[in-house]
Amino acid sequence: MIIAVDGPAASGKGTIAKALARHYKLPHLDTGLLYRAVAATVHRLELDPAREADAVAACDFDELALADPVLRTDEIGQLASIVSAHPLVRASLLRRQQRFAHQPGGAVLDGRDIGTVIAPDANAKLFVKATPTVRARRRHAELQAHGSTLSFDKVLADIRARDARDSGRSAAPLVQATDAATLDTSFLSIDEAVSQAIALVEAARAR
Ligand SMILES: Nc1ncnc2c1ncn2[C@@H]1O[C@H](COP(=O)(O)OP(=O)(O)O)[C@@H](O)[C@H]1O
Ligand SMILES: Nc1ccn([C@@H]2O[C@H](COP(=O)(O)OP(=O)(O)O)[C@@H](O)[C@H]2O)c(=O)n1
Repeated sequence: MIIAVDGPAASGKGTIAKALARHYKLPHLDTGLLYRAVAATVHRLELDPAREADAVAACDFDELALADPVLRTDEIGQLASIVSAHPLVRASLLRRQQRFAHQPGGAVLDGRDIGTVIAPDANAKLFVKATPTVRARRRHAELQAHGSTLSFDKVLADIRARDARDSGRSAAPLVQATDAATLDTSFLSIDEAVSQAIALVEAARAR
């Protein structure tokens, strides 16, 4: 079974995707990490994230880079949404994600374009959302726990900027697949969100 979980920054999609992977005993891929690794490589090599050729050169990142905590920073998140808009960057990461999705037994993937581009054939598709303020509150708390001193207002502004870039780009924009179920986590605890996600997957499987 392939489960596609898409949604904007800090909507809770990663938390839900991990919990679904545990529940259904499936492997999980956080596809945002791939774009974050490209961004971190661009940053380290002092390349220009807005230049497609520079960003493509950074797609050949070291696998070990995926475990680097720097990938989780706000700055790398912003850079990730710049490099991810280049069609050739997306093309370079496409096959790896499609192979992961279509491995025997299935998989859970979370990102922006899983249900629309990576695995349009997914057995269950969730589109996870929450209000920008709720998402910024969650991300701010998460960043603070990792030692960041960024203000709430800056985190909210960055989330809005990333939403606009991710939804406005022409290559695989963040858009809900027509056959994806919506899960608004704004007023749900993590446990409630996970229970509802499992119920939505069961409903999709039964169709
Ligand atoms: N329903 C929820 N209620 C409260 N906090 C949540 C909820 N879902 C996720 N979180 C917290 O919000 C932060 C961002 O969640 P995450 O799943 O990483 O979002 P995303 O993958 O969409 O960026 C994490 O610290 C996570 O623990
Ligand atoms: N499938 C994906 C996943 C991430 N991304 C890009 O990578 C950035 C970082 O993604 P992420 O999932 O790690 O970000 P969060 O939602 O965790 O904040 C996003 O803002 C998108 O620009 C994408 O374009 N397609």
